[in-house]
Amino acid sequence: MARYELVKRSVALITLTNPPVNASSSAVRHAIAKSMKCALSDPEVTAVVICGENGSFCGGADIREFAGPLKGPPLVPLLDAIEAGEKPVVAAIEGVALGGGFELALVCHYRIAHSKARLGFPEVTLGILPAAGGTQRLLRLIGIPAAAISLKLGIVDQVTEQNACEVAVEFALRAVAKPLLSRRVSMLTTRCPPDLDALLDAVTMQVKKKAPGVMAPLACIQAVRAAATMPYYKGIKREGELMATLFNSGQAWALQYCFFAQRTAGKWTLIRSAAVIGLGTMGRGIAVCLARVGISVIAVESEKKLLETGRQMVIGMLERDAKRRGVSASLNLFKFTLSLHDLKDVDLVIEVVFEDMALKKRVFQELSKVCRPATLLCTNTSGLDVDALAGVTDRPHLVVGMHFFSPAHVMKLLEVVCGPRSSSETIATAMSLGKRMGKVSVAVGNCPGFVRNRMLKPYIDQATFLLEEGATPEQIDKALEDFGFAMGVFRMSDLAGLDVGWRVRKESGLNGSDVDPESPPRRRQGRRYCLIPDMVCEQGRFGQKTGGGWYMYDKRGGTNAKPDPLIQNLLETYRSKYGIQPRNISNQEIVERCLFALANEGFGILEDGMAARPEDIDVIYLFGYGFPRHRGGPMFYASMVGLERVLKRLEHYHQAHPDVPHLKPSPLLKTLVACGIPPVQKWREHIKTMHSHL
Ligand SMILES: CCCCCCCCCCCCC/C=C/C(=O)SCCNC(=O)CCNC(=O)[C@H](O)C(C)(C)COP(=O)(O)OP(=O)(O)OC[C@H]1O[C@@H](n2cnc3c(N)ncnc32)[C@H](O)[C@@H]1OP(=O)(O)O
Repeated sequence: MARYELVKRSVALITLTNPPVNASSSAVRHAIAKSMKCALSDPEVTAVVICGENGSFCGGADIREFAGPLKGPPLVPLLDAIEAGEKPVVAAIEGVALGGGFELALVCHYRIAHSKARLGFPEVTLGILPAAGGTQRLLRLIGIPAAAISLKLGIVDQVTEQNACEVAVEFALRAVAKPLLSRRVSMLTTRCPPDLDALLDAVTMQVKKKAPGVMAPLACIQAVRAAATMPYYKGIKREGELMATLFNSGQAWALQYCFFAQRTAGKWTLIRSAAVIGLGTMGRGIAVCLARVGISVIAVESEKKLLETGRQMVIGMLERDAKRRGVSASLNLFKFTLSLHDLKDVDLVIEVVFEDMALKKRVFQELSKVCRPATLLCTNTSGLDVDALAGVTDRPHLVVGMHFFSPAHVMKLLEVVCGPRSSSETIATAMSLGKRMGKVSVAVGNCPGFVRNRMLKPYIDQATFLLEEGATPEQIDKALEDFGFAMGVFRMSDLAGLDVGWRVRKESGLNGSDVDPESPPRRRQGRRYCLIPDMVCEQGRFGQKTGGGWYMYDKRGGTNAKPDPLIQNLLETYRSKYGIQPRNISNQEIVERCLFALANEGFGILEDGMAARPEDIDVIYLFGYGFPRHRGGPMFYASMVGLERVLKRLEHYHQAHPDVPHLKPSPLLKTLVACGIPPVQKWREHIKTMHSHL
């Protein structure tokens, strides 16, 4: 876990060897302690260099070990001992020095970094804080204003383009004669601005606004205050106390779970190239995603005017994107055409035409004829049957869904929809392409709405039922925003646009002329149905883009949502028309009904084999709907609440609303409760139906 060798006859070189990122697991800490003891006691050794194998210094504490009992030498005394040692220690930093890895570098007396090295404290993203002296030492090294502005200032002693380890060894030889006292960062005094309190208060306000309810950043600010106002030995104690609070919190578990879930969900390897049909909003975004990673794109439209508009918009997007990233726009990667025949040589096609099955089938039939036999055919449908499209081609095994979310060049989520006939290679290629485009790709089964949109339905349904029963859009949104969502369900719907859902409901016979005139009020297809969303749309209110939806906005495209008396009126008229006596609804009921219905559908999806594991569903909601990360995702949240409680509450709500099938607890939820409530990672073992590809 660490190699010890003597180089240049007097420098002890300690190389961390824990691939892939040399995380400081208990074994690594043990090996460092042993190596340091050797180096300090060997009279031949005059200096020490610490580096990491395979171009990575150290990715921090081994996060996997946080879940079990803490073993091995604790990090704080180990690091304190390195700093206190009487021989100069130089950190040779290549790749990453993150978290505990950065803390290790900070206790070294000198730091040599490669110009591409990345140093930092990502612990807040894991719900904890740099608790091996990181908050105390970094502040002493660079001072509080610098910490607030940039972590770069004064952290390293030399930046090199060469092999950092070789440079560090030479540096160490020169450092032997120099005094060490001033190199011990914990002995320095933190440089503080005179208005420390005002600065920290302002940062606290910002943090509370940006990440309401999230504990770790606030704890970091408290640790910074300690570094500024206390001597090191007290500051480190405070840092430890703050860590103890965070370490076992649900938020830390959730965030660490998200870290691994995100990596598990993306485990695919094949990589190929691609091209796009349809230059509407989605098509343009997808084309930009492809070109950004160096893939040449043939962009197809059906009419000259549409092609020209699409071309100009894509070029504008590429130029803005390139400017933002400080690179040159990859315009030469594009070819714009009206003819599908130009696609005969491409590796992969993504169809992004209007959401109409007959039209899509025609396109897929045509593609079958013009593309070479090995070309993959992908559809960006947001809910149509991928297998029905595969069925009209000469290569159903090469057909797969690539469901991007709007705006496609911004949203991180990609659902890769596996039809029953999609081959593993096809799925792997789509997954790999997603990863290459920087997406978080999740393989899902071919069912209406796939995973994200299928789960969204019961969530939105509950919100609208709550409106019928007496709540207002702003009350429901506030409860969900207090829970942690950046936007409640109604503000989010206004942003996304209300017309698409309205059209889908019409097409499925839920409203409009296809509705059976004999059907009882507020019931459709044998279950409860809320008419309010249709009534809002009938008034031409489609959300932000029309200047009004569930809220009113100052103008078309405005984002400042204000409660609208017109909606209040509509609700009151509706309730009185259908004889509904409005009642006071608690925030607890709002959160439970919306989120337990969401998770319940997630259990249904797992049971149907439409997602491989609960982690996949959680990742879809983290990246595709802004589910608050510190809650871990809907499935993890359900496990944190306790499956038994979720089951009881769903039973309670289903009893009160027997005409809402989404509130009926899913059999999988019942099974998990009956078999002793295993942790999320083990749910998969209790699922009977597994999609062959997932
Ligand atoms: C009463 C209670 C008392 C409480 C007291 C508790 C005290 C105990 C703690 C003591 C103080 C500790 C303080 C220090 C804390 C930390 O250091 S926390 C960790 C901080 N580091 C990070 O957050 C870095 C996380 N990693 C990354 O950001 C990226 O992985 C990367 C390093 C930038 C590399 O990215 P990339 O090349 O894209 O590869 P990935 O796919 O992301 O990762 C590759 C595999 O490596 C695994 N991995 C990465 N980092 C870690 C890690 N730190 N620990 C464990 N595993 C890690 C990752 O999962 C991948 O694995 P596979 O999926 O299996 O391939």
